Amino acid sequence: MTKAILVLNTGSSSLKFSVFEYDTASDLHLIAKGQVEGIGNAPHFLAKDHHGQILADEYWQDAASIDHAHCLLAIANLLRTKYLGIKLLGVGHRVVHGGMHYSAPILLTPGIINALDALSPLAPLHQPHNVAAIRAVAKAMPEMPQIACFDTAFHRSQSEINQLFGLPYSCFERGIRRYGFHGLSYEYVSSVLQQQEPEVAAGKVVIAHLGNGASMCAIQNGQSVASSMGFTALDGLMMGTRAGRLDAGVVLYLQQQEQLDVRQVEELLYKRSGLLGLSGISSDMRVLLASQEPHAQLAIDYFVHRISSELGSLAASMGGLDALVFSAGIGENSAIIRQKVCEQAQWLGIELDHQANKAGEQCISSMNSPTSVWMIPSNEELMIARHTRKQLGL
Ligand SMILES: Nc1ncnc2c1ncn2[C@@H]1O[C@H](COP(=O)(O)OP(=O)(O)O)[C@@H](O)[C@H]1O
Ligand SMILES: CC(=O)OP(=O)(O)O
Ligand SMILES: [Mg+2]
Repeated sequence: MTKAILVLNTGSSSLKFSVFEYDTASDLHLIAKGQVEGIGNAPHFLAKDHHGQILADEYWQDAASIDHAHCLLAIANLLRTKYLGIKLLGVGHRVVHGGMHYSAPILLTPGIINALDALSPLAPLHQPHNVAAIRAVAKAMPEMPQIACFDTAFHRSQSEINQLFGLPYSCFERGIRRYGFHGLSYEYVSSVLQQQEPEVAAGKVVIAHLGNGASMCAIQNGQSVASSMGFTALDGLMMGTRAGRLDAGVVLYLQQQEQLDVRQVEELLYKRSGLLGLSGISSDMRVLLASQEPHAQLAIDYFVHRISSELGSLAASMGGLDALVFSAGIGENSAIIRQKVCEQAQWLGIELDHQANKAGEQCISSMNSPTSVWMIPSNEELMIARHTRKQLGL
């Protein structure tokens, strides 16, 4: 009987899953993966096996009645019917916020699940869905071990200086500090670099995780030094619908002068800003790149501008830069965004190999570039599966 680990990565509007075969002799093998995208809007369930063969491809009507629990059920049914001979050993979850107390993958108990739920205000787009998926699995399979893997954990190596805000120190003690996110992605990309380019991995590296959520991380010797994201996943780069770095005075002004209530401000900052808010067109970088509208161009230019300034800041946090790595949806797929970022980073010793960049090769800097540039696809799910296997003692 095939033994497997199920990985769930629950986002605000998507639920991604992967099934990895476990066998004692080797690394984990992906046997199926898929996702429901557009939850709450236009849900689309797509799943494939490891040969790329389609297992499910359905557009669901009645979007309003389709929540994350419904999607989990559909995934469970698919696995039950297509993979009769599978024995699940455990379920690994991406949990976006671990707060002050959870800085490593952990076997979930009802008490820990409640503690993670209490962190929901710190990641309102993600944490409630992460916890809902954990509870749904616990209800359906009460005996199944579940492991939480945190986006914040990788950054706990940062110095106190890099986790501070200039607020009264008692705020820091209460947990109001910079946590950083996308840690599972950074950990995975670092592991690839370590394996394939150990000399680069030993240096001063910035990884740019440019997806719908986007952040950057300074990594030295494989350890997180500083991150563009802070207390919540709102800080740093501008994102699909999130504002990124913002003068806190703007929030006060919106509340005091424009009479927005807290919910309206939250909605504005998380869901109506970013590429979507600035362009007035879309949160999807592909749509903006294809558009002739001046505000689409403005949104792209500001996106690139924010990456450039965070790059300078992160390089400063390490006292230099040896390598820049692009990853996630935009970083992996958009040669033009990589090019624009590299053009603005010439002062950091970056010289792009345009041919290699267009071809999407792994090394995309020229032979003579003092600072090397890379494109490394992320794989948060594999990282979660590896942690889960370890936590299960396998
Ligand atoms: N070929 C492409 N060119 C530009 N952007 C792309 C391309 N393919 C995907 N993207 C962008 O990647 C983003 C989604 O990235 P992804 O890492 O999948 O996000 P998340 O996991 O946070 O939902 C979207 O903004 C999408 O437009
Ligand atoms: C933390 C975060 O922003 O995650 P995502 O990119 O999945 O939205
Ligand atoms: Mg993501």
